[in-house]
Amino acid sequence: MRILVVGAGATGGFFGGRLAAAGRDVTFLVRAARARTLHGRGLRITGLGEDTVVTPRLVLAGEIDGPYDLVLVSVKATALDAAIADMYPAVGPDTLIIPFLNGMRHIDALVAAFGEDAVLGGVAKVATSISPDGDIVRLADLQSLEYGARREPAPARLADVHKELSGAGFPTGLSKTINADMWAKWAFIAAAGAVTGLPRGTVGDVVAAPGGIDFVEAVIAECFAITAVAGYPADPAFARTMLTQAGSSFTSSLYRDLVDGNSIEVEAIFGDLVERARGLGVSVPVLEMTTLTLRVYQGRHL
Ligand SMILES: NC(=O)C1=CN([C@@H]2O[C@H](COP(=O)(O)OP(=O)(O)OC[C@H]3O[C@@H](n4cnc5c(N)ncnc54)[C@H](OP(=O)(O)O)[C@@H]3O)[C@@H](O)[C@H]2O)C=CC1
Ligand SMILES: CC(C)(CO)C(=O)C(=O)O
Repeated sequence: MRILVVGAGATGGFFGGRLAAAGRDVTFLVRAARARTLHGRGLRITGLGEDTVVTPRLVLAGEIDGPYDLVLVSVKATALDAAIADMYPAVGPDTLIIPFLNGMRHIDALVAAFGEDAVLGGVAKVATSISPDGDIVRLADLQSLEYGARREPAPARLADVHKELSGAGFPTGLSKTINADMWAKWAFIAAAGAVTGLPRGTVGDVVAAPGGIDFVEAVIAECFAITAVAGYPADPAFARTMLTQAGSSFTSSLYRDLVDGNSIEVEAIFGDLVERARGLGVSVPVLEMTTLTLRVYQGRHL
């Protein structure tokens, strides 16, 4: 099965690297600067005692030689439109697409470009970042990929995709509830992003501050109220455990991007959530404030 990974960053490099190391037929669609780094150092996964290096097969936009069987989309939301244009020749009538992006809005963009049947749902559970050298660094012992049809009937070739992705060094799951899984992750990511991103601290810092726990509870209540009213009720227990632990050093990737001065996915994670809340009549004052604050940051850092 020919697999194209669009983007060889923190998530695409990690899962694509695992698949390539396990002998799958993987090609990465990259841009010129990333290609230079990967040609020079190889694709390297480090952290938590690991040091895996693979020599990746790379392709640049304009060099794609025809459709792939499976396309894994691992760019940030802000880069999605350009990536869709670049990956266009890789998608044929039988291609399936699994996106790793957080949020839900990317689904609409992919469906508009490639059609309902091509686009599966996907949830990437991993905590990785890119080091200054360009290596993929694991930050936590988290590595799993879930995917599934967003509507019935599921494409027949999904079973082959599941077989191809499984047994490559990370747990996989063929989900029958992928829309709900994606919404649940969105609620968690937004809550984690707001809890650590608005006060700019670790969970431990936030809950130690007077009013901190009340703030966390308000964020969780708003995020999970939206998913429930949208038709995908999710259990906030995990979010509560992760985001209220005294002394916890947990932060979200959004927080890490903020403190590093990087671009953030404010519209995909927060803008879209607040817009949906308004449409559904759910009051989310803390998320509104978070969105405004992060939009000001993003406006300054673009
Ligand atoms: N990091 C994490 O732990 C997790 C992230 N996610 C989600 O996954 C998504 C991807 O995030 P992440 O992997 O961290 O992001 P990264 O920024 O680390 O990686 C994205 C990669 O996409 C590349 N890229 C962008 N546009 C194109 C293009 N047109 N063609 C080829 N390559 C392109 C970038 O390359 P270049 O070097 O050229 O800019 C970059 O290497 C986000 O939505 C994020 O929220 C989900 C779970 C965990
Ligand atoms: C919470 C985590 C690490 C889970 O995948 C994540 O996706 C993020 O922080 O953006």
